[in-house]
Amino acid sequence: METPLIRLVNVHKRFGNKTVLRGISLDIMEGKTTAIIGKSGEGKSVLLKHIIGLMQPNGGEILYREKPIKEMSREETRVFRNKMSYMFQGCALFDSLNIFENIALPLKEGTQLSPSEIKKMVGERLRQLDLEGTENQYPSQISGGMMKRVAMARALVTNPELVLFDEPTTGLDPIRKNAVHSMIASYQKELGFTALVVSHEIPDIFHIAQNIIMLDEGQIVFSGSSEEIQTCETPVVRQFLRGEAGSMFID
Ligand SMILES: Nc1ncnc2c1ncn2[C@@H]1O[C@H](COP(=O)(O)OP(=O)(O)OP(=O)(O)O)[C@@H](O)[C@H]1O
Repeated sequence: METPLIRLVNVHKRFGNKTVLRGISLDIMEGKTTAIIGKSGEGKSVLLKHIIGLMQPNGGEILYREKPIKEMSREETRVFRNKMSYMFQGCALFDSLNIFENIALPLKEGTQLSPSEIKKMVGERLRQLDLEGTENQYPSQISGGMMKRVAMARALVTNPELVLFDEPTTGLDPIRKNAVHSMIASYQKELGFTALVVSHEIPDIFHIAQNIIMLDEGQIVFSGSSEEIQTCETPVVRQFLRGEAGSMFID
């Protein structure tokens, strides 16, 4: 049987009196794109932050290739973190760094590569994402769509095993949204990473994700394929899909 890359087992998270995750168990399968959907404030970003290691659960555990991450040595944690990258909402580019420097940052900070090796790897991503010629520009000088591509180049420059995308299309027009989805799908295929995408783009996200997980009130109310969710009869799922996608998707 296939082993999941990441497994969450009965994960609970509270902030003060507020419980945000109530026993989340899920498997993230290698080489696939998994989408996490659900209403605002249901804990999707909190879930991503647990996988990255920015947050610790109050109960349950998170495993990487069946090894609990809380049992990892400092060196194992470092290696694990270097296999992951993320693209946050709003890109989070550094305004004081030019495009080349923004993309090179994870290589400079997380590896011992020489400047010439870094230049080669950044150059490859610049070419793949159609950003050649922008190296010396600053984030304030490029368009929103380009910024997303720079953020994507930065997320992919380390050849990560797992890439987490937190609402990667927020604030984009429909054409650029499609472009970002196509980029995720085509690079996922080409580079073979595992993708985890938090998204409100219903139904578009169903075209690029093989697995869908829906959170509601801190619990998983749906886990299955993008085909299965479209015929799911669970009322909370149908209501959500109808609300997000309107008449163009359901009924
Ligand atoms: N560091 C924190 N301290 C206290 N509460 C937090 C913290 N981080 C998140 N929360 C709370 O956890 C809940 C879930 O937040 P989260 O950002 O995961 O929602 P989300 O599902 O990603 O929403 P959206 O779709 O709007 O991005 C919210 O009520 C939020 O206020």
